Amino acid sequence: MGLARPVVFGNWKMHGLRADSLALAGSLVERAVRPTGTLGVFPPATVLRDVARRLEGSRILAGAQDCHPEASGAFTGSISASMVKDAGGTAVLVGHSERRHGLGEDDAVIRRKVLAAQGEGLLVVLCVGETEAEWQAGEREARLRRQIHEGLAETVDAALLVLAYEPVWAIGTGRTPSLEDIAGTHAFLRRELVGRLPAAQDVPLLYGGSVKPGNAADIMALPDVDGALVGGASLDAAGFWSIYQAGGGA
Ligand SMILES: O=C(CO)COP(=O)(O)O
Repeated sequence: MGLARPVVFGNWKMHGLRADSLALAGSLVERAVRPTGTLGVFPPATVLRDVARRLEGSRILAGAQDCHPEASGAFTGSISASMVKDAGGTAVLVGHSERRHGLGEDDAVIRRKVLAAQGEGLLVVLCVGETEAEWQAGEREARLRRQIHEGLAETVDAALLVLAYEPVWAIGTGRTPSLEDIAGTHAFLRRELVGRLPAAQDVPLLYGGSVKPGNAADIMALPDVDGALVGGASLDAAGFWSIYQAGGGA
């Protein structure tokens, strides 16, 4: 059984002190009385435990924005998958472009992170996406294929996987690919993913990059778009909730 659709996740990035984060989480709990889809938030690690507690009893999941591939050790500033779990997280984002490009993470380390997180039973949201230069050079598919094949070992558990397509140039820019383009890319991603992991037929495919209440319905109505990974617009409970509703969630 896969995750109920729509799957709408909010990546809070480096936003939110404790009070704001708890208020945002509380506001979502009030709205999501019995959600028909799957809702989740990915707060900063410093507030993950508090947010996870605030969400207890609701069906909104809490996850971390990253984890280290090793279980423990001398890795200053990092947190392991078991620490995410210990803090109450049940999911983790892996391979976000702000880590691939901002912090130099490559597909080899991402592959190890995916396995480490699933080894702790965490749901992995693997983020993939091309840069603007790659897109313009016609290299989008080659880039996405590499990210899928190198980022996902053959032993990955499809039941603990979500794939998020986030074109780097669409993140935080207000620009999105055309609807036709998103549909075509998601069909491609589904084929590649199933080619890599035959059990991935039901893995949710999320679109991310400048998803807002105004464009969410059209994007999530596309075939093979099972939900959204939302950045900036997830910091406002009403806006995030309306994105979820636009995807058919109640
Ligand atoms: O990076 C994103 C989610 O992970 C998308 O961010 P924005 O929704 O702010 O463009």
